Amino acid sequence: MQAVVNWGILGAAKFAREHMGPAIHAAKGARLAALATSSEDKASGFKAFCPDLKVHLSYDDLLADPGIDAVYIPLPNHLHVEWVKKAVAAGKHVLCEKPIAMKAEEIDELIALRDASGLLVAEAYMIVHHPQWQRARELVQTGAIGELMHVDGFFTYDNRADTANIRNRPETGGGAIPDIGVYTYGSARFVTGQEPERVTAQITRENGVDVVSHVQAQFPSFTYAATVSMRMFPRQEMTFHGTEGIVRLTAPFNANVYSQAEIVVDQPGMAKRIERFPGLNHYVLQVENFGRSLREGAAYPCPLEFSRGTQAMIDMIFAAE
Ligand SMILES: NC(=O)C1=CN([C@@H]2O[C@H](COP(=O)(O)OP(=O)(O)OC[C@H]3O[C@@H](n4cnc5c(N)ncnc54)[C@H](OP(=O)(O)O)[C@@H]3O)[C@@H](O)[C@H]2O)C=CC1
Ligand SMILES: O=C1CO[C@H](CO)[C@@H](O)[C@@H]1O
Repeated sequence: MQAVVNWGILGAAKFAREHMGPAIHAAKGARLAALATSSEDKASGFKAFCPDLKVHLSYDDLLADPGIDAVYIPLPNHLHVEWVKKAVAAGKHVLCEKPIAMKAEEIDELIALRDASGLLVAEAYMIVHHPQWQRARELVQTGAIGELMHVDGFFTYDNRADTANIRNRPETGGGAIPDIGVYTYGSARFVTGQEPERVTAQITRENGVDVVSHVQAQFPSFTYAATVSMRMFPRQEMTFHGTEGIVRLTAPFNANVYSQAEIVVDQPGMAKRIERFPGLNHYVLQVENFGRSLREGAAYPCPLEFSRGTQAMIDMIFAAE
C-alpha cells in the first residue's frame, strides 16, 4: 500500500458533504479523490472544499476506478451491506457508516468476505477513535471508580419535522435505535468489554420506525439503562457508576457539535475533576487510523467483530419488544 490512501465516496450524503468528506480531505495520509452521485449538481458542495474531485455518475463506475484504494459508504442504512459487498468484490477497502448492517448475521457474512479478501472492511463508528472514550475505558477498567455497578445512557434529538429524512422511513433502515442507539449500546460494550445477557425494551413507534425507547439490560457484572429518541430536545450523556465514584461523559457522541468533549470524574471526599479534550475531530482520527492500519498493519480500533456485538444487542432489543 502506497503512503497515501485514495478515497472514493459512494453517494452525496449530507453528512459526507458536511463532515466526513472534509475529514478525509484533511486527514494525514489520505486523499479525497472521487465521489459517485446520482446527480452532478450534488457534487458542488464537495467541490467547494475539494476542487479536484473526480465525479462518477454511478456507484459501479467509482468501484471500477483503478485510482481508488478505499471507499467510504454513507448511503441509507438499508443499502450498507449490499454496497460493502460490491466494494469488496471490486477489491476496495471499505469504511461504511453505522449501522453497517440491520442484523448481526449480515455482519458474519461481511467478516467472512473481509477474511477471504484480505481487505480492511470496517464500520465508521467514530466515537471509539476519540481519546475521551479510550480514557473512559482506562478509568473504568483500572478501578478508578471501584467496582462498576451500573451504566446509563441518554441520547436524544428531534427530527420530527423532517418527514423525508432516511431516519424517519422504515424502507431506508430508519429508526432511532439503528441511528443513535448504536452509540449508547456500543460505548458501554467498548468501555467494559462485556456483552448483555438479557434485555427488556419499551419502544414507541411512528410510521413504522422507533422514535422513543427505554432499554434495560443485565450485563455479567453491572446493570444498564438507556433512553434513545429522535423526538426529544437534544441531550446526550453516558455515566458509569462504580462503588467508589462516577465517570460521566457530557458530550459522548457528537463531541464539538453538541458541546466540547469532557469527562467528569466524581469521587467521594475529592473535588470533582474535569478532563477536557480540546480541538479533536474524531472523524479525522477515524480516517487516519484506517490509513495507519492499511500502511502499518496496525489493528483497526473498531473491527467488524465489535460492530457485530452492538448489532446483536440491537437484535435482542427488537426481539424483546
Ligand atoms: N457517524 C456520524 O456521525 C453520522 C453518520 N451518519 C450516517 O451516514 C449515512 C447517511 O446519512 P445522511 O447524510 O443523513 O444521508 P442523506 O439522506 O443526506 O444522503 C444519503 C445519500 O444516499 C444516496 N442514496 C442512494 N439511494 C438512496 C435512497 N433510496 N434514499 C435516499 N438516499 C439514497 C443519495 O446520494 P446520491 O443521490 O448522491 O447518490 C443520498 O444523498 C447514514 O447511514 C447515517 O447513519 C449520518 C450522520 C452522522
Ligand atoms: O450518527 C449520527 C450522529 O448523531 C446524529 C444525531 O445527533 C445522528 O442522526 C447521526 O446519524
